[in-house]
Amino acid sequence: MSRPTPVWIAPSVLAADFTRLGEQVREAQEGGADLIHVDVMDGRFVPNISMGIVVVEAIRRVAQIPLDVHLMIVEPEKYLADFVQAGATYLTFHAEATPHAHRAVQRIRELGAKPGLALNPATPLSFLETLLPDLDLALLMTVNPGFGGQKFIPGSTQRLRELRALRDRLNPACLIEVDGGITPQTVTQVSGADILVAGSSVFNLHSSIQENIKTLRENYALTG
Ligand SMILES: O=C(CO)[C@@H](O)[C@H](O)COP(=O)(O)O
Repeated sequence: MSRPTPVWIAPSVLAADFTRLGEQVREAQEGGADLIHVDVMDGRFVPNISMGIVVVEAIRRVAQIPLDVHLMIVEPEKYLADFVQAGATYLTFHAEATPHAHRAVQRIRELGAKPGLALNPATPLSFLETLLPDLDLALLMTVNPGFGGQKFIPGSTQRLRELRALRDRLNPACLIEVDGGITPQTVTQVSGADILVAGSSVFNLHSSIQENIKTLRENYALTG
């Protein structure tokens, strides 16, 4: 697998207008999105409840681009088959959410999806080390998970640098995704990420979704 050039943009529908979800997904897709990012929250792993399997299924019906499903739930292993069946292309769970991360990664692959592992801002990168060779995606949280519209944590830039070095050594094909507080301003601080997840800065600004995606891409390109 080759890494995306230019960077992939994954609009997070958590910030979309839910009364027009289908339209907003189509608009993101036509506006240049590469993936649709879907945040699943259970009110236990994170202090918020968002959407689940039926919403992923509904998005799948309108999206022609891959779905990037981010599980922020405890015991993710219980629901892997449901989310793959609902249409997840990339299926990512949190390292902090299960003692059986290796088994869950294997299971996602057996089910025919691409496994991703996410790390909270306080979790050492070494958690990823043993599993990196088996992953398609490593998700570095750049805010504490649970809510859209938070501020980018500045220490994330150094963590990203270290994660890149680890990825280059252990599995150069694994994509690195950054998620949380990614705006036209902070995007300059995540140089080297392969996928940018952005909610508020794609769906909530005054300009169109297409213009917002374009601005993120252009500003990211300035990072070299
Ligand atoms: O996983 C999460 C939050 O837990 C993110 O995907 C947010 O949805 C990103 O939103 P913004 O910070 O871009 O508004």
